[in-house]
Amino acid sequence: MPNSFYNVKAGFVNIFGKPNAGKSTLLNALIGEKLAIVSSKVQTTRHRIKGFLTTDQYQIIFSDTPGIIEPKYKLHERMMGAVKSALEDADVAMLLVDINDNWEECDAVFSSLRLKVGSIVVLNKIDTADKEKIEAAKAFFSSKSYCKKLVTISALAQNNLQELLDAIVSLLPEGDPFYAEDELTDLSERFFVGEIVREKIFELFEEEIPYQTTVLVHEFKHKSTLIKIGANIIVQRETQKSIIIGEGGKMIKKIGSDARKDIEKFLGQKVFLELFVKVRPKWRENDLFLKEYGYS
Ligand SMILES: Nc1nc2c(ncn2[C@@H]2O[C@H](COP(=O)(O)OP(=O)(O)OP(=O)(O)O)[C@@H](O)[C@H]2O)c(=O)[nH]1
Repeated sequence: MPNSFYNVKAGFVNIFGKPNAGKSTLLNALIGEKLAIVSSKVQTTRHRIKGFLTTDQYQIIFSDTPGIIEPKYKLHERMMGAVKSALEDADVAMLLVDINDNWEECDAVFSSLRLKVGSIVVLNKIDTADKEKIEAAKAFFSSKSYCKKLVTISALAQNNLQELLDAIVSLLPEGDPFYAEDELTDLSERFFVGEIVREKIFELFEEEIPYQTTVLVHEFKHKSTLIKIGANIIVQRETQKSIIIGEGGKMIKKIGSDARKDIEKFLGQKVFLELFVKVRPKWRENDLFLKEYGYS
């Protein structure tokens, strides 16, 4: 872990917006050369980490949200549930709107999320709108309950980005940075490995199981020809443990082999992956467990 920080604020910022709202353009503009692109390969269900922005005062970890919003369809609570939980795993939600898009539709989506985390409405592409339109959009969104802050930007023309960063930092919690300044540490590799295993659980099981589960990588050893990884899948109840293991160990084998393939791709090395399932009743409500599992 870095030790040169005397700051600091650090946290996860989730970017949420319809396709084409300008998410990629914005990230590139915000992070520029300072970006440590982590991996586009890691497409985990809760966080898809896109990059870090680290200064001596803060570390922002940008990720985006799974699930495409298609406001033409009626929004199902359950579908939005996954998006909501992803957003609420973050410290700050950035709700990106193309100013030329349909504001009512965007509002319907944002409102349905009933976010509890601080959110910033970011009106993008203001280079394509006149003053009246920008003012009207500001008036429209700033009165909404999810809108803690509102910033108007042009990601393409790189306008008002400092203002946006200031708004983000003002909502970030204080805390030590999660990642080293310059490179990925073993620790973050562990983090991603855990996320990959978690992703497989999301893919293979019904809704309740993934939300009751976390993954803790307890061993990460470089051997001569491979990396030996041991991870615990933590569940809350014995019944969940049997579901994860499956008949004759079928499911846990599947999680293991799917995860191993992705981990090998991510690390670029052969991996020996050993998975265990542990029951920790109410781990989600237990501070010590949460801390141990990296949710402190
Ligand atoms: N005029 C203008 N165009 C922008 C701005 N930001 C993004 N764009 C354009 O909008 C289009 C979509 O931008 P992306 O950054 O790819 O959008 P995205 O949200 O990442 O899209 P998906 O990857 O489909 O989710 C591109 O053609 C961008 O050049 C802006 O501030 N002004």
